[in-house]
Amino acid sequence: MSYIAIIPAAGLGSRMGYGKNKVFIELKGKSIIERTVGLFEEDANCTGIYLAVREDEAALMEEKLSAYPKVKGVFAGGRERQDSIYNVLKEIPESDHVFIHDGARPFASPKLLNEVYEAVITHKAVICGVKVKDTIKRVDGPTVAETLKREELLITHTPQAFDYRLIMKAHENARRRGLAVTDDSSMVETLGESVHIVESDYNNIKITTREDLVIAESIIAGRGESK
Ligand SMILES: Nc1ccn([C@@H]2O[C@H](COP(=O)(O)OP(=O)(O)OP(=O)(O)O)[C@@H](O)[C@H]2O)c(=O)n1
Ligand SMILES: O=P(O)(O)OC[C@@H](O)[C@@H](O)[C@@H](O)CO
Repeated sequence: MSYIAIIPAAGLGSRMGYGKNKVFIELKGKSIIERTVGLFEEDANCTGIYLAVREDEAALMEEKLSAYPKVKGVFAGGRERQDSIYNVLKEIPESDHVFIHDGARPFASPKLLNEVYEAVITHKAVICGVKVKDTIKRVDGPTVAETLKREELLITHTPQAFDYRLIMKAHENARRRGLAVTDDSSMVETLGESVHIVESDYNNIKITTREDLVIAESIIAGRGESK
């Protein structure tokens, strides 16, 4: 048993305001995308890594990732994250399990990858996430519509892992129905399938805005990483 990893890295990084794709930002001498790919390169259960990239960045990406032998394919991304993942899904060899992990999430721990992998062997769809620390309210413009029950909420992270056929079916169904979603599990939920939850950790951030870079530097410093 093993899995294939799909890494969407074809975003614009517009919320980062870096002027180019944020996955190329270097953190202590190593780009975000190299750090993310490195997680799967090191995971013995992962047999291949496939990325979605922006067409104009394909050459740069291939050069950056030349030191990672598990990278087996780099495909053109699409308009939305969901399209990028579908573009890769339809190109990869059929396998038992697929992990989908944001290119911009470089701190997923080996323990988390292992727990998600163990879970996907018995459950066909697995996500990970952490408990909400703040009180979350649903709003209607400038007015509170409802205060949600915190114990029923989960901050969702990646990796999300799936039975290959199930995630393919979920993406195809979403495309047919014109569903636009921000994570892959939502498409599986639409099929009425149950989705298992594994606990993630608060270091597994998605680097989205400038302040996330400060957090990222501090996570790296806390690990005492040598260059
Ligand atoms: N069309 C897209 C959009 C996003 N992504 C990838 O999906 C991951 C999560 O998306 P997000 O953090 O939103 O990245 P961006 O879309 O780059 O950021 P923004 O929304 O601020 O432009 C990132 O690794 C990003 O590269 C992708 O492959 N294809
Ligand atoms: O910020 P975006 O909506 O582009 O992407 C969000 C997704 O990456 C996100 O939903 C998963 O990482 C799970 O949280």
